[in-house]
Amino acid sequence: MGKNEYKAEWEELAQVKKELAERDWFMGTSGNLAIRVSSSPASFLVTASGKDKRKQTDEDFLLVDENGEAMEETNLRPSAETLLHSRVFRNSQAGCSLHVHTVPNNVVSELYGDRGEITFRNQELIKAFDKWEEDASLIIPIIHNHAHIPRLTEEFSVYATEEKGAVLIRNHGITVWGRNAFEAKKLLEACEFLFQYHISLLSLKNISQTI
Ligand SMILES: CSCCC(=O)C(=O)COP(=O)(O)O
Ligand SMILES: [Zn+2]
Repeated sequence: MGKNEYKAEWEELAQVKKELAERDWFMGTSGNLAIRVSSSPASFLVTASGKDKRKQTDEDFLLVDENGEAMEETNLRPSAETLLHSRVFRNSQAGCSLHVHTVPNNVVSELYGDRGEITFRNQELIKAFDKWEEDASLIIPIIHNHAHIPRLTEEFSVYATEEKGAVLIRNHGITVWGRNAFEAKKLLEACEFLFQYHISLLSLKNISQTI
């Protein structure tokens, strides 16, 4: 497959990468992004490993197959966490999968890590996940940060069954996916809003208890 055949997907992912970089969500070369190019068998573009994702270059992404193996001759290495994206594309119809490390997502993952999940309710932004009922809740699972990526992928894949979703990896980051790039970015932004709000509220409550 030539570069021209996935130009549209490349440009779409490059735009998402640029916008997430503007939010400063790629600290210390962290984070990786993927967008589907084909279905059955799945292939997708994924960020090259170890790069500063705030920079935009012609070598930002490479095409990989559903096992995360490069499909073209390249010196680039696929993201170390490619298998997670691969599982999203194999298990569901999702079109885009995004992974970022932020201070709020790490703090929430540590605060609720022992419970294995965090629940949000009475929050307008859970509607981003199609939670429209007044008493609806959004549960985001939190998994252990296994250093062994196949093991991490196994634990992660239990939750990667629907075409959209989010999983926190404890003291590591979050992976969010959706039907397309627009939806995946929307869901990621909604999660980060909920995390920031939650931490701010907890901090203010703690301060107000001391005065
Ligand atoms: C310095 S970040 C550690 C690796 C990681 O968690 C990450 O998200 C970036 O890894 P990649 O191989 O995709 O660059
Ligand atoms: Zn990571």
